[in-house]
Amino acid sequence: AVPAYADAQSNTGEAIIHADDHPENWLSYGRTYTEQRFSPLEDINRSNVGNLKLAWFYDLDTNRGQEGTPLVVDGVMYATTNWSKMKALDAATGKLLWAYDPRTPGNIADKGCCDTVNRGAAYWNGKVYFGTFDGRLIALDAKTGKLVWSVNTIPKDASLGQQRSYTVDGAVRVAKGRVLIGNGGSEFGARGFVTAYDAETGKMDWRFYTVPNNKNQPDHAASDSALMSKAYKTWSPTGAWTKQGGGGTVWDSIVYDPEADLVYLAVGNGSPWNYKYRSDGIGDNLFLGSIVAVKPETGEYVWHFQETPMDQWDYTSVQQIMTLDLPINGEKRHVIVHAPKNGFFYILDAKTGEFLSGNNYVYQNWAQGLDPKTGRPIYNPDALYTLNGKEWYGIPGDLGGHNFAAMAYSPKTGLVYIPAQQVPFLYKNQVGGFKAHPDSWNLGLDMNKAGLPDTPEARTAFMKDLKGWIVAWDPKKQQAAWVVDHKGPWNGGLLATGGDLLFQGLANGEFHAYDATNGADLFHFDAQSGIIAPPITYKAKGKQYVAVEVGWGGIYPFFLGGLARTSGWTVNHSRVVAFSLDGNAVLPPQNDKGFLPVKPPAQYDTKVTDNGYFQFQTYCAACHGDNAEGAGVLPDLRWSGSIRHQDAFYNVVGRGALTAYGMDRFDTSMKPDEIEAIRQFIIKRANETYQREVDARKNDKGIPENATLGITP
Ligand SMILES: O=C(O)c1cc(C(=O)O)c2c(n1)C(=O)C(=O)c1cc(C(=O)O)[nH]c1-2
Ligand SMILES: [Ca+2]
Repeated sequence: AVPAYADAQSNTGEAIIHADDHPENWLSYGRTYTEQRFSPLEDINRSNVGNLKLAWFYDLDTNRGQEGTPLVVDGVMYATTNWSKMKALDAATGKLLWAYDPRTPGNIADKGCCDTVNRGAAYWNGKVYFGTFDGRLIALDAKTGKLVWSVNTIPKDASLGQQRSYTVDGAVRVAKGRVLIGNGGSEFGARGFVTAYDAETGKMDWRFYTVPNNKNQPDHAASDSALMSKAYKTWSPTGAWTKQGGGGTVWDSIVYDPEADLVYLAVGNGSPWNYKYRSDGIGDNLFLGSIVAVKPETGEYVWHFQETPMDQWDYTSVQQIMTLDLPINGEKRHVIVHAPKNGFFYILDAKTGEFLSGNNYVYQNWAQGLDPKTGRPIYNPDALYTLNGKEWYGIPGDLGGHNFAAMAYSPKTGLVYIPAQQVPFLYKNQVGGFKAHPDSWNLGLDMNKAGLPDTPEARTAFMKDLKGWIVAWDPKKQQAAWVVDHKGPWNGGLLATGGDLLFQGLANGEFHAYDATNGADLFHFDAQSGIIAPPITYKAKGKQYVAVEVGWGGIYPFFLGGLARTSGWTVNHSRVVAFSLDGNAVLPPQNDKGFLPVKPPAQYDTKVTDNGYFQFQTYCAACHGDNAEGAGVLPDLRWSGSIRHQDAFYNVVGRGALTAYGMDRFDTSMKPDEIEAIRQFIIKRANETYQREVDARKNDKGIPENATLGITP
């Protein structure tokens, strides 16, 4: 019999392949299967973009990070938001058509590293598909929003009791009638895998694990033979990976390439990060930090290319996989271009994975370069901190030279536009060997060192190293053509258009249009809240719109806390905004000043504050900010009423009074006196920083507009 998807492929699949025949739609995550994020629409162009106006806005009901790429199909926008919610909007007016809330439980927030974000949906044959933070894959009827099917994508045996943690926030993709979905969790303990489900029925089709089975046994999965014949021997048989899972989560990019007829899996970092503890300092640890190509129908392995062997820096290769046709040595080649966290720009042959060339697209200090034949990094020995036992101030750090924010390519300029950044990280081995904590990050690193001391010297030095910019990269020359500097890191993804424009939202809440040929700034709009999502463009009722999700969040403000204010202060007000040339909508004024400093209790117990700091950095900092300074998304605990009473604090942190809002309970991982030590530490930090936070607000706006908080002028 003809499988159901054969027909569907001739509808949606062909439509995605021939997206330029109907440029009014934005049918899949990267618009086309090439993930170039280039739209041929040109009604909005360099000559008129200065007149761009807000056409409509739609307020979201989740004030956390928004990372979604909305889809647009025949005048309907499908936007996924934080907490894995789906909104179907009239793309011309922003009017809500239907909404779907999968009711992701609040206590799951701390099972993932980086905010309860969602990067987007897939569309196929009248249905929309998206993943939920608690691991479900959901199919809805695109017209009505009614549930068609839902499956749990995390099998019980994957989590080994409490040892491992899985969450889903990446955009799902569809190819040849199969929905492809990965997951995250390598900061905790996870063994990465990708699963394909039948788009019509939700029946599981194939699964590919990205790192070996800890006993080198078959998983009865598509990955069995590649893992047993190629990957297992690149791991020590006794490292901590055998319990923690090894990592390799595919949490962002999964791309179908119709030209090569392959699916590329973009594989993440090691779990735990510490290579010495993870794999006894032995082997390359395949397929960590790799692109793996598999067959769409079966998941069968075809080729792999490893960008970061022996990963110990959280150098995921999950970043966006883009395919291009490039002339190389006078010959047209179908290639993958890739700018992973490790700071190098790779060009690979898409059909074979052959390394063609590579060069660093940001400053980096961990490698002397790439071997020109094999593409293997030539390590700086100092960077191998797990082997040499020394501290390592790594650039890029764990957030990478480029993270999830999408890049774009314009076939008109021949440039790849990368939202680049510099966020260093101090790597240091966990003292006394690997010790896993339940309900927390398990990196094998010294969490006391993962943060910054609150001294003007340390903050000033670190602040100088925080950078964010667009690099317009010429892939033919493997070098930068030009750059646009921003105030700091963690800006939104990019969109390139036929109007020779480049659109990007910034961490400081500004939405910009640049000239795609030279980076000249042609338009900006104050969206009032940090933007980290990538824009899209489409036509509705014959008119071109540019739209983007607004909402500050993700791991940078969560973990960096106070220092994430480098780009300026914004209060999270999450929305979808859409622009057109004749728009006349106006945002209401932003009156919210965020969490205001409240004079803290004067007394605290200095005997326990050191332990409080350690517990805070281990369990709390990843969401509430390094050294207990918030960055405007989640409550700034220094000013929280609950720190005033031991019981009130224990009710929240120990007993879970706020689980519905995303604050898990920690009485299974910490003892009451450890939780009390955290409270004492937060009171200490509130006292240390109260006056400078008050002083920083002594301005017209009453917001901490001075990004130099706590640093020497
Ligand atoms: O190793 C993983 O499993 C994993 C998962 C995720 C995620 O699911 O969002 C991120 C990361 N790692 C990561 O390293 C990272 O920098 C990151 C940033 C973000 C974000 O959305 O802000 N997620 C993730
Ligand atoms: Ca990671």
